[in-house]
Amino acid sequence: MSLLSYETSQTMLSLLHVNSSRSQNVPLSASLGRVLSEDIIAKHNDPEFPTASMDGYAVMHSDLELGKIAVVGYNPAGSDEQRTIKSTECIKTFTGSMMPHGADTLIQIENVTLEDGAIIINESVPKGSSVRPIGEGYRAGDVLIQKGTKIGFAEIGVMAALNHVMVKVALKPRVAVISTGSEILDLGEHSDNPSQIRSSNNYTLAALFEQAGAEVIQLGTVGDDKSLIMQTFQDALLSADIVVSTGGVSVGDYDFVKDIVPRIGAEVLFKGVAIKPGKHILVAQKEDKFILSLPGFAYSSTVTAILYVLPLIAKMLGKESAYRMVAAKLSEEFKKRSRLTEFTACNVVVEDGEYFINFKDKKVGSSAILTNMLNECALMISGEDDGDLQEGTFVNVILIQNF
Ligand SMILES: Nc1nc2c(c(=O)[nH]1)N[C@H]1C(S)=C(S)[C@@H](COP(=O)(O)OP(=O)(O)OC[C@H]3O[C@@H](n4cnc5c(N)ncnc54)[C@H](O)[C@@H]3O)O[C@H]1N2
Ligand code: MOO
Repeated sequence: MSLLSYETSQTMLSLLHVNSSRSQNVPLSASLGRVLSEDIIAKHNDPEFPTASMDGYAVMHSDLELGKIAVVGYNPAGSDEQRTIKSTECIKTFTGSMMPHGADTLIQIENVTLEDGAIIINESVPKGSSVRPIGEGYRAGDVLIQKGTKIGFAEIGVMAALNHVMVKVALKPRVAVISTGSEILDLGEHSDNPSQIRSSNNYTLAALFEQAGAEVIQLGTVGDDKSLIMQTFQDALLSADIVVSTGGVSVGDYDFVKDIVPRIGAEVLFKGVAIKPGKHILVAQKEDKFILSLPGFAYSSTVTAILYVLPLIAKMLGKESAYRMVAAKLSEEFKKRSRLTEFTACNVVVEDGEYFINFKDKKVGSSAILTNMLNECALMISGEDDGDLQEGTFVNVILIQNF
């Protein structure tokens, strides 16, 4: 089996034409976790007028040295104060109120004593104190949130402040997930044979894809039955943009998936990449839909889903990248196990802004060990040409806690 290099496979993936222009309008309150399809641009300054940021008295700063200033009005938040204060006058003004015309400073209540309709200045404040200047937060025309951003709580708040009742977001790519294998049991299914194992792949992948912004079509488990697998793939292609299967891509007598994919009219773009785990991965295309058949092992299918499915989802959503990759320093020696590009589960620690990785409590073994991905896990990449790596070596690491 001739294997494509990891780099070539990623280049091929990045060159695939993917429809990234499908969008819909949703209410702001339903937009959490969706991906913006438009830039969010400030339509006004924040604030639009100088605004008090404390409760106190709006004054001309030069009057503070007088020691006593007459209170000529009352300006609660939300009122449209029209008066212009003159020297020797102040207006009681509250947090969030527009500053009255003529005033340049707010002296807070704690700094004065009220006496016979005037304030006595006990402690002065600098000019401009407790006044939010025009455009303190942003200026009209500023791009506040970029297209392709995943919407979180801060984005929701900023868009609410801009009165975005509806938000234009990318349509969620539809990803069908199928687990194949006669030995696997779906959740809750009765086990009558000790060789059966519980299917985790379809649940891991569904969660991963949902976290990445996709709508998942969960198709459960299918036994090693050629016609059933074929029918399931064909049905999945009717509604999904991406069909992801696990199992059945290796060289065993019951590994049917790799033979079925070309038979349903899909073009195999590549099969076999020099990576560990995941070397049997198959990527195919049928018209504008994609099929990714991943190896059955739990760790292999999860890693290959991150490396090959997430970039397609990200592209369909109009996101710039699928995941964050950072340079990190090895806190301990790393033993390279193969001549392939390896993706090794590691712990990531941030110290003084620098990333460090170690392998504490990570088990070395087959590609079945999904528990290695628990906790603050990241994926360390060691290249085809790398040998053992010494402590202190810089390596690339894919951060996988948040997609
Ligand atoms: N003679 C060779 N044997 C194998 C090779 C090889 O090159 N020559 N490659 C090995 C590698 S590497 C991998 S990876 C696996 C890939 O095999 P398949 O993709 O065909 O997967 P299966 O054989 O169906 O399953 C492998 C393993 O994973 C378990 N599994 C399957 N589905 C699930 C699921 N939904 N949830 C959890 N675990 C699952 C399955 O029980 C097997 O233990 O092939 C090696 N063999
Ligand atoms: O290539 Mo397999 O995915 O190592 O276990």
